[in-house]
Amino acid sequence: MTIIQFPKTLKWGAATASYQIEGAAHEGGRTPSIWDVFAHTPGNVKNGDHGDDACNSYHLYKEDVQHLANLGVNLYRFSISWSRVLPQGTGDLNPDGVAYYRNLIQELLDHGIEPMITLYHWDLPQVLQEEGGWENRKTVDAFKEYAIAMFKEFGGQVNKWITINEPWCASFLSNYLGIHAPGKTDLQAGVDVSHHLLLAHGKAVQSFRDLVPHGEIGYAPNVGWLEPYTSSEVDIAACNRSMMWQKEWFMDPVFKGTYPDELINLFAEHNAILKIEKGDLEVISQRIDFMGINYYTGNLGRFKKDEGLFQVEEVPLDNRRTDIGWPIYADGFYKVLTNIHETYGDVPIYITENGACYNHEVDNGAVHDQERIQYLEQHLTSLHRSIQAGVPIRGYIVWSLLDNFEWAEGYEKRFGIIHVNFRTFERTRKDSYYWYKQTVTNQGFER
Ligand SMILES: CCOCCOc1ccc(-c2cn(C[C@@H]3NC[C@@H](O)[C@H]3O)nn2)cc1
Repeated sequence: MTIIQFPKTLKWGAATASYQIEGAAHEGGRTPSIWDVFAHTPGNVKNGDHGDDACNSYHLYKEDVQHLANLGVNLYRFSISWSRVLPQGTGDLNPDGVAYYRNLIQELLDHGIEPMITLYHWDLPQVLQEEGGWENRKTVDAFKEYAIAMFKEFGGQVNKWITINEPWCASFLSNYLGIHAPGKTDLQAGVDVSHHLLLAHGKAVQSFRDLVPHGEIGYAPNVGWLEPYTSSEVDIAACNRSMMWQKEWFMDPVFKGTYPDELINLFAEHNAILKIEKGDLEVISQRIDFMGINYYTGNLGRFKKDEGLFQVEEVPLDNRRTDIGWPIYADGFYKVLTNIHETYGDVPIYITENGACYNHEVDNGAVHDQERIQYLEQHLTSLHRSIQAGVPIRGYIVWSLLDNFEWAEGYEKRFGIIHVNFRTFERTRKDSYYWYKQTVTNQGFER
């Protein structure tokens, strides 16, 4: 038996996001977000699923907090629905929307759980999309107004804040690949949105310093790992180029105050021009207190001429995949974390998402998801290895507390350590919930 023992200081948490769990889409003054529109547009989401009811957490948040308290975690990472608190995107706050989050925060604090708020987890108010959305630089100012309002409302009770979740998904997956809302397939739009998201991040950090002086703020890029298929220069370059899209494109501006020239030029070759205004990069590279890292999967990659934007093709490592089809590559977790540490130095890191999709159903009041336990064991072992290698990991937050609306995949794809019946909203703790509880209690596990 091998014992994986984490430092006593490591924090443990679970994560969710507003559009994926709240439901009550038309209650309490909330107005539609781009995900309401995208999900209700036929063909965009599997099985025609949408977030109108989701996990009904808007009404069941006290039960969700009970599950968190029983789990023994220090942190609960959740996001605020921008269009629930600011139905017009800017201007007057919606008191019912603010009250919902104030009650949730108080419930967490009453149970000794620290809230970690994500300001933007993809659900842009539709009223702002109708003014151009993130392609319109004015949305940066709207986000700053929203962030300031939230800092003023909750900064006294909440210390840990994340500005933007997975900016690669919110820009390129959503505006170039067309897979997420608003579903555009325009590389220039993706480049514009990626810059405006980072600018919005920087403006929020600037405001945060005055309004929540003792708080901690960061953002949460998502990264994968592509291991070169051979040690040839072309394979190595192809993998680095592809990873640059999620890594350097979103980390160099924040930590170096520059965008990677290789991608600026590659986008320009495809007629997508990075448009920066004077002072933008100074705003974007404001000091942050931590970086969230979201990691799920990786693969082998090799150069393939004319294959997509980066001339790289993935070569299956082996046949082990989760139920969403993503390869299982725990070593990639270690590789990407040590690579980030070597490149960007000792910025503290919270793993703000890591988890697996397995679509088990309830069997006699239980959910036997041994595959998810194995995935967590493998990835926490890689995390432990990263900590031993000197990577400054502050916490691990599992995605997700609950099965929920997995974006274009709908409700079929289950990432929760708690099963949700989307007809009755009944929650059932999975075997992985009990395994995670034991791991949190022991600050480690045996395997
Ligand atoms: C290059 C072509 O690619 C085609 C599909 O491309 C992707 C990539 C990444 C994702 C993706 C989904 N998630 C999980 C969420 N993270 C935030 C939280 O809300 C979870 O629900 N992370 N990444 C989906 C699709």
